[in-house]
Amino acid sequence: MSPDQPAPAAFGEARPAGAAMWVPCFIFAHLFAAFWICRALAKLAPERCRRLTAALPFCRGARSEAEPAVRAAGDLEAPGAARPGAAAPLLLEWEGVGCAYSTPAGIRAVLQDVSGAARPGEVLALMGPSGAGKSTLLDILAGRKSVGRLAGRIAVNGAARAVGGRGAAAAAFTPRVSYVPQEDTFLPTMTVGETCALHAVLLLPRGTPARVAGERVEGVLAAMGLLHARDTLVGGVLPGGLCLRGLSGGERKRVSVAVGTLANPSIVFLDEPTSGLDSCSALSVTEHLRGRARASGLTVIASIHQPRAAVWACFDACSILSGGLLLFTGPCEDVVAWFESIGMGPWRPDVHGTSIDWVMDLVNVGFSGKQQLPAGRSAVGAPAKAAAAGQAAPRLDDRRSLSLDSRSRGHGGVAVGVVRAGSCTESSSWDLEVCSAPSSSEDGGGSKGAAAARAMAALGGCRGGGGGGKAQLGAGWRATVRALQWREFLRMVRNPADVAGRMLVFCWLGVLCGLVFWRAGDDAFGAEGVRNRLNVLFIQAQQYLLMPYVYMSLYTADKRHYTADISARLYSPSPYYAAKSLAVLPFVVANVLVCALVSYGMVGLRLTPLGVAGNSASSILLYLIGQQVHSMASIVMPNEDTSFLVTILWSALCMYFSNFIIRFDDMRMAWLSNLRYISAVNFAYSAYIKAEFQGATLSCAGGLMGDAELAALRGMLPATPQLAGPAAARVLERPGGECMMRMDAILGYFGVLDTPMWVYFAALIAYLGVVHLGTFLGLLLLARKERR
Ligand SMILES: Nc1ncnc2c1ncn2[C@@H]1O[C@H](COP(=O)(O)OP(=O)(O)OP(=O)(O)O)[C@@H](O)[C@H]1O
Repeated sequence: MSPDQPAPAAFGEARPAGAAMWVPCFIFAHLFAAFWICRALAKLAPERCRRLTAALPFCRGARSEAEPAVRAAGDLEAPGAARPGAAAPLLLEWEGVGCAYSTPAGIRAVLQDVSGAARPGEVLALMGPSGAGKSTLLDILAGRKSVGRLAGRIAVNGAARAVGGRGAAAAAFTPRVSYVPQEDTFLPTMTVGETCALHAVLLLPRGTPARVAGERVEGVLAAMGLLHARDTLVGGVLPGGLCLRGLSGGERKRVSVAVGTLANPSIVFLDEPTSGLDSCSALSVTEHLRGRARASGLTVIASIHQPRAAVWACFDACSILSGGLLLFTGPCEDVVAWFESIGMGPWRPDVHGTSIDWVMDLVNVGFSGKQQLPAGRSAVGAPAKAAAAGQAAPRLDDRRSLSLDSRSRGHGGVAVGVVRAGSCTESSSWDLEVCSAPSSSEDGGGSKGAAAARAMAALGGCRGGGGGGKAQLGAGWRATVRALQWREFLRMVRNPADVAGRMLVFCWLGVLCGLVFWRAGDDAFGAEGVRNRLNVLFIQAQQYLLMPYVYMSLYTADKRHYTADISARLYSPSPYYAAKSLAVLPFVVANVLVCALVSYGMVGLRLTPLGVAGNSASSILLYLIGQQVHSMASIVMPNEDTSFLVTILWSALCMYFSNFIIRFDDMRMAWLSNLRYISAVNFAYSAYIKAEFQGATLSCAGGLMGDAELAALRGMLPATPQLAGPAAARVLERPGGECMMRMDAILGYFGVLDTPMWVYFAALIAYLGVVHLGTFLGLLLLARKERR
């Protein structure tokens, strides 16, 4: 531009110096980040925080953080609310239970013809070498197994329950039991007290007063010797890789058991509750379980590897498995005699160690019942395939074998009634009978509601209701949403990289963009300024499209938590989804607004309410879409790698069909332009340029190009008559004092002039809705498919 050119007129409407609005946004972002870093430090490293920031009022100690979680339990308080009472005893029996998987090599049976029983007040051990099928059996008994081909019969207090854990009887059974997985999925950023308080909200009968819930939490923590750790963070590795110091392995396991027994279940299933524990912790856990069993009639079923003598003494009965076959089931004191009776003995304590060490050594080295059965005993009870493979289950003698028959008999104070076979059909491809989908027949016919009522009656009412109470289990929908929102909130704010780091990253991306395109909105830049404004808007769109990639590991971690919680029936998908979406929304809006406004102000884009609002709203919607697509991909796809593949493909399509790289009119293959409808960037970019250019004018009195640019253009397009003559020079260099260029021409060029702005917002909102729907359906599918 020549120095003698007049100063450019204002671009469109007024462009006051208020474009410096990026400064307060910048300051806000840093104060926001500092605040949350201090909050996180106050919890993660209270001592250090106290020393460093004693003067700051918001940097309180660790204790204060626990209060809201306890208050969440207060939401349950209601007049006449049910108090969690003693659990009604449950007798669980199973017969002929089997499980097989389809593998590339064919059908593989991992559990065959297993029978047994667990009585109220009894502690039962499921034992066997690795891969014996202990966890599989535990899952089937707990009603969590939905994958694989399942067979057999299960009875709860004499009433049949589907093996696959579906149907009315199973639905009534599930709330009465709890399952403690081998590996917990507690949030590292929550304290022990908060973790228990959250589970109390989710598990205790609806309407349980806060005081009672609090007492229950205190009770289980005291029972597990964890009162001292109430305000300690659970700890562990955060999704970003940050390692948070917290509980020891043993304490963590004890928290699992505390949570598992919190709601006073009738049966508690534990998958290897002692693995990873030192011998003292292992003993205290098993002693606690035995104490609970004796005191309240709790049935305990635990898979366990090789317990030491003191731990072994806590068990009343055991089932020993090997290669999916049952070797023994019965009282612990009979196990040695039985193995000796089949010629495996004698057991010599001085040589073999404890009785259970001897038995497990026998089993671990590859027990082959068929070869070692004494003469006169035959191997029965195992399918022909297993027998042919050289494995066989020895016959259980009459005393030990389970009799699920029509004779009612007293059994641990609970009447054992009739067991019906359920809806089983012969499988042509497998030699175990395979149970079909649940039907009312399993509950004796009749309507679903009646079946549920019968099932509940057989189970003696609700968990914690003392049998026959009418309290509904778990929190209501809204209370669940609030509790889960609180968990999400803690997850974010106690991870400085998550909340403060994100804010800073967004802010500095805005600054970077602003520095690169500094004052590009000034009219002084003429046509070049227009081009830069188009560029900055496109870059902005790409940025919001790509930013969610950094959170893929977070989405994958969320999926793991969700799968575990859904398996434990802690909540249903809808409150989880609502809580998750609502909890992150304020932070997302704040982050995107900071980024958008900082770059907006620094670049000097159009400073009108409509321009700012249009740009900000499009940015927020586009980011939410990008984030949701990533979340959906992580839920729907089997692993992180495939999630990346899908989202990269989506991002590429969004960019190519953004209407920026190539105009749809210019496409040689016109049909391809239909892909514009899957490009969220296309909608956002259209909204951006409309907000920036619609109705605006640009003064061209000083010329639209500098001499150098015009010369370059002439060089590139030598034969272009429009650039050759003095007229061109007049238009492009000295167009005249009154020259005003209407920016609507740009909208016309991109083909968005005639479409109202609201259409693009509606398209973005509809897009977001569709992706949300897809994510929710994915969560529903996940809840059905994976129960382990
Ligand atoms: N989805 C599956 N598909 C195919 N095989 C499976 C599947 N799930 C489990 N298995 C196999 O079933 C067998 C029993 O597994 P399970 O986890 O029940 O053993 P376990 O006795 O609990 O072992 P560990 O003590 O090591 O946990 C194993 O050989 C395992 O590989």
